[in-house]
Amino acid sequence: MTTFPYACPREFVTCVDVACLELNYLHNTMNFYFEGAKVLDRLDAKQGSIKGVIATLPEKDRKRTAALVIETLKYKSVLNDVLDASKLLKEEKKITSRNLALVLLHDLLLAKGIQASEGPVKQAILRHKTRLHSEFTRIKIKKGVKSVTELAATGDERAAKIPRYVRINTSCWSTEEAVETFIARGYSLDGPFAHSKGFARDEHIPDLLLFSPDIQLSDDPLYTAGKLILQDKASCFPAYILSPPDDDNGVVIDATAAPGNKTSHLSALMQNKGTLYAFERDKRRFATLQMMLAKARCKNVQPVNADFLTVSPDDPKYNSVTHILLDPSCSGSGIVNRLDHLLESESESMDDRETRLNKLADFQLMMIKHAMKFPSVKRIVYSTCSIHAAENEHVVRDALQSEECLSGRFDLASPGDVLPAWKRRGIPEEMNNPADAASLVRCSPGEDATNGFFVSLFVRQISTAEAENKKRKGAPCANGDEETPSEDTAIRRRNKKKKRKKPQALTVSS
Ligand SMILES: C[S@@+](CC[C@H](N)C(=O)[O-])C[C@H]1O[C@@H](n2cnc3c(N)ncnc32)[C@H](O)[C@@H]1O
Repeated sequence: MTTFPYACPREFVTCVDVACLELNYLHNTMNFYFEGAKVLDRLDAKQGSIKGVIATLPEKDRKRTAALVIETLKYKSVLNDVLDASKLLKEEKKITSRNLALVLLHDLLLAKGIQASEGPVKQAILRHKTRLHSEFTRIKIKKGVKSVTELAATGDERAAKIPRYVRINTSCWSTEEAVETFIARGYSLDGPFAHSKGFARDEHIPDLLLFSPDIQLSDDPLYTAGKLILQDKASCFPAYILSPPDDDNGVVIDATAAPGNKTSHLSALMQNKGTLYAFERDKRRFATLQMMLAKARCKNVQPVNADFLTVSPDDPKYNSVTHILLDPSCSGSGIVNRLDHLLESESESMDDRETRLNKLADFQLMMIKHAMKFPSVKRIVYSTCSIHAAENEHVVRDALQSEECLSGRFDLASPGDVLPAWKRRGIPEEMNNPADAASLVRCSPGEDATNGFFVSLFVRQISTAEAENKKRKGAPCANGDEETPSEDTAIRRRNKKKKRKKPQALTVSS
């Protein structure tokens, strides 16, 4: 039997939803190399990120093609040198593109040989086998490298400092049981960086464990059984801060749910009781969500394949919702990427970036304002994995200027209600009222050993009826002033005319 020659990189396993990745080895077929070359062509044409392009591949081939592409990219520089020195592309017309040559060369020189039956393309490469090997050896000697791995592109330094975070799925077992199980396997509570079997409990999130960044859990039976969820620490903040009810009558919405890590976290915090509506508008991602929820044994979740913005807050099904989690699409600029250093940096003009971020911000604000329309909602968490103030502080600032907040119905929660033990807060200069920044949570990639992240919590102050009443009483006087605006509201109204600032390059403050 042919053995599977690649280990699928951990980072890919984490980010594309992985539980559904099943190994399906395409025996002896050149198609595999054509597929790999096609992915490289799309990356060269800047049609998406590595993860994004790979996620579009058919599920059955995805894992293996991902490994081939990533390994080829790691060694692209030296493979290109060998290719140029050997003049292979000039001599062999059957090898129709540079990227096809690169993936084949990768397997010939760095793996277990070309995994395809004899055919014209394979023969075209093998005809030059001796020359290709000697060019490769010559380049290694020239570069003075002792082992092949020294030729690999180096990774994102920040990624190496981030532990492998593992959330214990308390819908299946307790964190105490998980800790005991790992200790019985020879692990010790010495911290994630002490040695390969060191681990620790997280100081902020109760059911989160920290392991060595090198630990491989994607094939672990505990992971495949849904008892462990591989989830970055910062991504555990939203559900924890939302603090959903854990009784039989609780009704909660996760408005933007797929792939579903925060949904399963909410479900676990609700002790699998009450009802959690999980909306996802994208059909393909909805299928992933369903699979993840089944795997995580979430019994209280009702997944809905619909756009949250089309859901009527007055629908009797949803009018008793008290907690809403909003983790909408964002630029993803906070994700510490273990792969994208393999691609040359993308060039986007400042104007294009500003337009893109402003579009996202408009949509994010719309989601918050829609959530605030649900009549019984008391707590709304808005989060992003972006580092840009345009999607974070500015969206919150604009939400505070909306009718829903100006009427006194909603305000930011006080800092003590938003993970008070976490030191890094919002950026005061990006808020109309700088004091509001203390209510916002930020995570800085590299500095906090997490991805870049942002969390805010809006809490209801008064009911819609009370707000209407207040509005009637505080109707504008003839001179246009209002009778009794609260001090806070006055500050916000004074600042209302402030224009949206241009997005900054990197707005993470310490
Ligand atoms: C950042 S991801 C959510 C990640 C998820 N919370 C998790 O932790 O696994 C945003 C998701 O929201 C979905 N989405 C965006 N806008 C939506 C809308 N208006 N209604 C429902 N889903 C939406 C996107 O398709 C995407 O799957």
